[in-house]
Amino acid sequence: MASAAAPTTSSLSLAVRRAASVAPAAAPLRRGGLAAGCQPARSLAFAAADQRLAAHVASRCRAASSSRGIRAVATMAKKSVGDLTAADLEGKRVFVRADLNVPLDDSQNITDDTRIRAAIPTIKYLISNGAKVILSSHLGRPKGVTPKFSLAPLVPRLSELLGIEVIKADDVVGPEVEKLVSTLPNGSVLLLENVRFYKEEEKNDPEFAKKLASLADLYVNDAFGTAHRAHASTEGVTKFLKPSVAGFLLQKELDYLVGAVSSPARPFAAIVGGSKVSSKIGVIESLLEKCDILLLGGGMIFTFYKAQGLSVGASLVEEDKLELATSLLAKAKEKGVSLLLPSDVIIADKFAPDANSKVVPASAIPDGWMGLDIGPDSVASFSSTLETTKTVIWNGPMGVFEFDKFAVGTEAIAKKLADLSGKGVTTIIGGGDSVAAVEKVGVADVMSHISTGGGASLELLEGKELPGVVALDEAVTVKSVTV
Ligand SMILES: Nc1ncnc2c1ncn2[C@@H]1O[C@H](COP(=O)(O)OP(=O)(O)O)[C@@H](O)[C@H]1O
Ligand SMILES: O=C(OP(=O)(O)O)[C@H](O)COP(=O)(O)O
Repeated sequence: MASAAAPTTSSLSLAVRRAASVAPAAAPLRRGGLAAGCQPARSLAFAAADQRLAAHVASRCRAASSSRGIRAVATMAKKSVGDLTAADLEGKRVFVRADLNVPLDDSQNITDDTRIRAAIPTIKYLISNGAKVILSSHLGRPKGVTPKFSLAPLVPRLSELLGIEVIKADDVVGPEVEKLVSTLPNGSVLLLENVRFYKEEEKNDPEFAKKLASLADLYVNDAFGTAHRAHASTEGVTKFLKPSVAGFLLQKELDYLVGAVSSPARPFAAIVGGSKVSSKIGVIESLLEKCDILLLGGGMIFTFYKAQGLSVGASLVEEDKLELATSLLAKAKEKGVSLLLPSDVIIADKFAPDANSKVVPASAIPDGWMGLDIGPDSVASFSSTLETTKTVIWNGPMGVFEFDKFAVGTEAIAKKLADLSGKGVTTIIGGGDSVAAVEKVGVADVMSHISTGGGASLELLEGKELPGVVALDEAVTVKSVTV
């Protein structure tokens, strides 16, 4: 989803304000009904030896959960930075891979600092425990050393948020970097240059990974947005650094996108939109195994309509996916999932912001017109269906929300989820354009979780394992607990 140049605003997840402000180890109860750092699955994946911690976690979860109690089955339980104490960290060099891939304007100003803020809790935890942080990230997709992709513009904001002066290296590895590392005081941060300036990074070159590892004593991966990449700084380096643990942001993303989705408070609804059914097949198939209700919107609905014999005018259709659409409808039925397609749509006479538009039933799209948004009846029926839920996950806009005229359905769904979040429903926004929509409406702060990774969250929702997560050390876990 990221562009070949600097990432676009819409390609980024735009708000994890609470991730930046809440220390997971001491998180308060959340409005969404679950305690932060206390979601099903991951949070009960505590060290079996530490029964006091187990009791503490269980009591927090009990206090925060519904009367159903929590059934927790530990999955993807990875050792966390929170498992490391001052005794483990004092004076230690810690290689922290973050995803600081933020959008910059032409004057190199940061236009959205969400990903920087999201990385702060882990770095603060490390420096407050006396560690020397060696911070690494990529920015954009440079081919070799490219000044406009330097991490230098990030230093002032990082320093401001951390409350210390971040030191910047002009390289990623090599003698100059080694010298800087050797003089780092405890509790300081050294930001390495863009790790993708070396082609060895994306090739996951073992020698390069070894060089990165040689800078540090242990490894923390907090780069959720890049965890689906098997690169030297996300995967290769773990072969040479022990322990290799998850940062707080990575852990929080897994808590929601794996934990809350695998063990949701029910009814559990998924809303899937976006342009094409082909790019969401994996996600739809995977969610059909887990959810009770599936609401579909966006450009993909026209392939479903056509598969049902309706005429769709000039709407976006993937002719080669008609059978697939039919089989997905059959699968929903077989699984007892209530699948809802919009009953009406907003159609346009051209694909343009100033197109003529009108609302028609989904079964009455005239020739030459294209559906670019869901209609008001659909918004009303989706909203009343969502009222019945306890967990909602959303991936993909309901229409061409980049054009104001066709942003109404997407914005209405964003507002509905904000409203539900305020009523205790767990609301999870799975990255990509749906995050941009939620930001646009100004309701990002009230959602239970907004993912910082578009591609990574999609892969997780498809049920795939992320190489950057798989490579981390396992926590000693309990298999299941009922509290
Ligand atoms: N009815 C539609 N016709 C054409 N494009 C659409 C329609 N509805 C939504 N889209 C487009 O889908 C794109 C987002 O799709 P996608 O990348 O799959 O979502 P996400 O980024 O959330 O994963 C947006 O650019 C939006 O304009
Ligand atoms: O912006 C990112 O991904 P996203 O656009 O899928 O959210 C990440 O920083 C990963 O970048 P990449 O897709 O160039 O590996």
